[in-house]
Amino acid sequence: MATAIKICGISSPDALDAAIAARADFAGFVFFPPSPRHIDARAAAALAGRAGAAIGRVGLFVDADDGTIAEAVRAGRLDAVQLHGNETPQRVAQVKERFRLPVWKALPVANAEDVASADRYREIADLILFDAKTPKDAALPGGMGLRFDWSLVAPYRGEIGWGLAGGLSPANVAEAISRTGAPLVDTSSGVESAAGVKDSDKISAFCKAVRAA
Ligand SMILES: O=C(O)c1ccccc1N[C@@H]1O[C@H](COP(=O)(O)O)[C@@H](O)[C@H]1O
Repeated sequence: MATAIKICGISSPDALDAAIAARADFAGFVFFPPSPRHIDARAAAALAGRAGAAIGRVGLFVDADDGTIAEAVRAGRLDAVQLHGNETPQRVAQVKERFRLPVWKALPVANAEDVASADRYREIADLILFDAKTPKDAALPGGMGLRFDWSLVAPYRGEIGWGLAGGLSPANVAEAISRTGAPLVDTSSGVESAAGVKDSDKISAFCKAVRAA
């Protein structure tokens, strides 16, 4: 089966057009003010209108309240919600129930126990996104171009769909797929020319590398 592709942190029409042209499956919209990729509801609405049905839209949140998620879901016409903070299984279940959308739970990975913790979200989350654990004092809990030891997820046989994130780039994504068998790959900083500035050529190269893998 083809590996699904998510390009996260889309904040401009050019980046959105590049992701669509490269036939990415999902565009990620970041609703987390400390991120250089953060967009507000107005920008999300404009991007959603431009995207139409050409690409799926995933909203990224970090320990957000219902009001923040509700506004983004409406404005960005989101197809899925990605929870990238410390959301418990109970909070994931609440978000799923309230918004009736697929929920992707990001889990920070530094060791085998972190991967095993995906089991806590069984029958709750729709997809587990394994991402690198950022340092305690990091400005963001993701989107920092950090990768983790991919051999940790290679044995993952969970019942939930899953994806791989963290430091993926056009140069390493083929190896990441061949070493992990990830059904979905997600990148943000690996397809940028500067923090928060997407590079259309890198988006295109990333999607080509995934399809060639
Ligand atoms: O992209 C961000 O700014 C961001 C902010 C807060 C949490 C997660 C964020 N991004 C997600 O992090 C992973 C890995 O990103 P990268 O490829 O290493 O830059 C990815 O899922 C992004 O969606």
